[in-house]
Formats: sequence, C-alpha cells, structure tokens
Amino acid sequence: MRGNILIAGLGLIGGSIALAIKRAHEDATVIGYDVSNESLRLARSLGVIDEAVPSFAHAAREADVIVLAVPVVQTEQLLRELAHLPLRSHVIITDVGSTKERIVEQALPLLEKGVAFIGGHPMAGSHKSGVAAARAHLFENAFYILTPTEHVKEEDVIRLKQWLKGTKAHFVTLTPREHDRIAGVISHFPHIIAASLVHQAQQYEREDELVSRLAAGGFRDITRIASSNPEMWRDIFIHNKEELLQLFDRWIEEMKKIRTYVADGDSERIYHYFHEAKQFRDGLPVRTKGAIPSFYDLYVDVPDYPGVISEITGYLAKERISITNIRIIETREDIYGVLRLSFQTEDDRQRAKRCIEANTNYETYVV
Ligand SMILES: NC(=O)C1=CN([C@@H]2O[C@H](COP(=O)(O)OP(=O)(O)OC[C@H]3O[C@@H](n4cnc5c(N)ncnc54)[C@H](O)[C@@H]3O)[C@@H](O)[C@H]2O)C=CC1
Ligand SMILES: O=C(O)C(=O)Cc1ccc(O)cc1
Repeated sequence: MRGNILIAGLGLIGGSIALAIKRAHEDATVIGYDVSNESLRLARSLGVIDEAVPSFAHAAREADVIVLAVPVVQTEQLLRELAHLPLRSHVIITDVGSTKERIVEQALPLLEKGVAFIGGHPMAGSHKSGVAAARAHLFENAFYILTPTEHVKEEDVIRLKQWLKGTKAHFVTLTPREHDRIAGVISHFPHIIAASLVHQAQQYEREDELVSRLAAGGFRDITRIASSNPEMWRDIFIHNKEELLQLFDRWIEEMKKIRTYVADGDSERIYHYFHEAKQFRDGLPVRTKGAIPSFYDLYVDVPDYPGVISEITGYLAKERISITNIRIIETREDIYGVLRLSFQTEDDRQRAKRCIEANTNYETYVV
C-alpha cells in the first residue's frame, strides 16, 4: 500500500512498528518524529524510517496513518494536539500504549469530529528501550489488541490491520476497560512484584553484601522486567491506577493466606499452593507470545574450553540467526557444560539447532 505513515516516538515499539510496516508495504513512506534529536537521527541512519521530521504538527497534516508510540501520558498530550490540527479526511490514528481507557477517552474529541482513532497495544516487547533495540519481528505471533469504539467504521479497522500485517501479530478486539483489567493482572502488576523483589534484595544487601553476588538464576529470571524503562512504567501506573489498587489489595490478601500456611507449618496447604500454581502455569499456551514474552531456548552440551561460545555464535552469525540471550548454565572442569541460547522465534531456534548439528558434534536439545 502507498501512503505517508507518521510514527511519533522512535523507541523500541515505534521503531519495530516502522520496520514491520516497511517490510509489508515497500511503497509506503515512513516518516519519524521524536522529541529526542538523537533518537531521530539514529532511526534515520539505521534505516528504520525514510524521513525524519522536526515538527509533529506539520507532518500530521500530510499523514495517511499516524502511530503514537510514546509513553502513555505523552500519548494523551499528542492526542490533545491532534484534536486542533487540520488532518486528512481519511487519516487513521492509532497508538501502541500499554493502557487504553484514558487514551481512548482522550481521543473522544477526535472521534466526535469523525477522525478514525483506533486504540492499539501490541502485547510483546522487552525490558530494553530505544530504537537500536527495534526489530521487525518483535510482534510476530504476539497478541495485538485493538480497542475501536462505536464511532469507528469497520472498514477503517480492516485498513489499519492491513497496514500492520507485517507485524505478523494476532489481532484481538477488546473494550478499553477489559484491556486494562487483563493487562493489569498479566503485565502491569508483575512489574511491581519484580521491582519490589529487587528492593527487598537491596535492603538485605545492606546487611550482607553476598546477596547480590549470589542473586543469580531464578532471581534474575523473575526480576528481568525490573530493568525496564522507569518513565514508561510510571506512566502506566498513573493511567491504570484503579485496576492496580484492586490488584494490590488482592495480592496482600494472597500473601497473608500463604504466610499463614507457612507460619502454621501446614505442609499440605503449602504443597497444594505450589501444585495448583504449577498446574495453571504449565497449562498456559506456550506457542503464542504473551505480554511477558517467552523465549525459545535451545540447550547445547558443550565441552568446557575457552572459545567454545564464540565458535557456536560464529556458526549462527554466518547464517544470520540472531540470539536474544546466551548463558552457561553449569560448567565444572572436566565435564560438559550446558549452553542456553535463546531466540525470538521457533523458526530461529530450529534453524540454530540444524546449524549447530551440521557444524559440530555437540548434543542439542529443546526442553
Ligand atoms: N517496551 C515494551 O515492551 C512495550 C511498550 N509499549 C508501549 O509503547 C510505548 C513506547 O514504549 P517504548 O517504545 O518501549 O519506549 P522507548 O523509551 O523505547 O521509546 C519512546 C520514545 O518516545 C520518545 N518520546 C517521548 N515523549 C515524546 C513526545 N512527546 N513526542 C515524541 N516523542 C516522544 C522518546 O524520546 C523515545 O524515543 C509506551 O506507551 C509503552 O507503554 C507497548 C508494548 C510493549
Ligand atoms: O519485558 C517484558 O517482558 C515486558 O513486559 C514487555 C511488555 C511491556 C509492556 C507492554 O505493554 C507489553 C509487553
């Protein structure tokens, strides 16, 4: 499709949307705007956008599609600005924010003027931020929530999905309220838990500096998201306040319950608590990316000698297979270690498995 796509906010998500649109619509012109000149310049030199513009208002007038990809409180500000601008009659405006109720509310003046605003939230991402981390395949297989209101014509929703088809995401329509309730429990609240675990460890560290030296493995896994952009998460907590306050109350009750089991030494209840959690979690779908993405891990038994990691990464690089994470799980002298390689997609994992098997005689396995 041809047209001017204006992306405001060239970070992880805006950059990834720009790349996904470009890969499906070569003839489209992707125009970028960002308050940070550095991000704008970087996006242009990485080829994420075709043109960089210094004025949002100016570019908005000429746009066929406008994607707001800034922290959610900034999204409200841009919507207020758009409500006073002369826009093309057929323009579609969307956003990628992690919250929807406040944003859709803020878009009401536009909707009442007949402008097609369709709230959006690609429910995949990472703890990284900035355009350098943007990837066309970031949303592949992820859920992409759309929250059109009754003011929006079905044909405009279809047109937006066409523009976004390069994301290869699964579109799901929800009301803004339903979105914020679900995102609260599976995405927003877990960030507070991760951050609070880190705070707790930091307080213990003051008493014993061994804490951070030993905080490896499981602690790092469960707290990975505490490394996310604090500005973005501050805004999400401001927007989804009511839902999150309810989650705090329910969480405190949950903690009191399990605390009682532990205080009473009630081994049966403690066992059931873990058992039920394991059953529910093991039953969660794994093939689809969730808001907190699962990675596609491949394990490789490797001999413990210097250079083995660069040998393997070298084979993968030759075939242009990108690794999202790499870790040695266990290495002791004279025995094999286990290298865990993580990939963004199942396809990358399978290609990596074939590549390592073709080039080495190391055992590979998927758990
Ligand atoms: N990081 C993630 O995993 C996900 C984030 N989101 C949502 O996507 C949005 C963007 O997040 P990221 O790309 O991760 O953040 P980011 O920090 O990587 O990028 C945000 C960009 O917006 C720019 N910006 C800030 N205020 C601006 C303004 N008023 N006008 C123009 N540019 C402005 C910043 O300079 C930065 O380049 C947020 O609303 C977030 O809730 C949605 C799904 C996943
Ligand atoms: O890093 C992670 O796993 C995330 O939590 C990614 C994420 C962040 C914000 C969203 O609205 C959706 C997904």
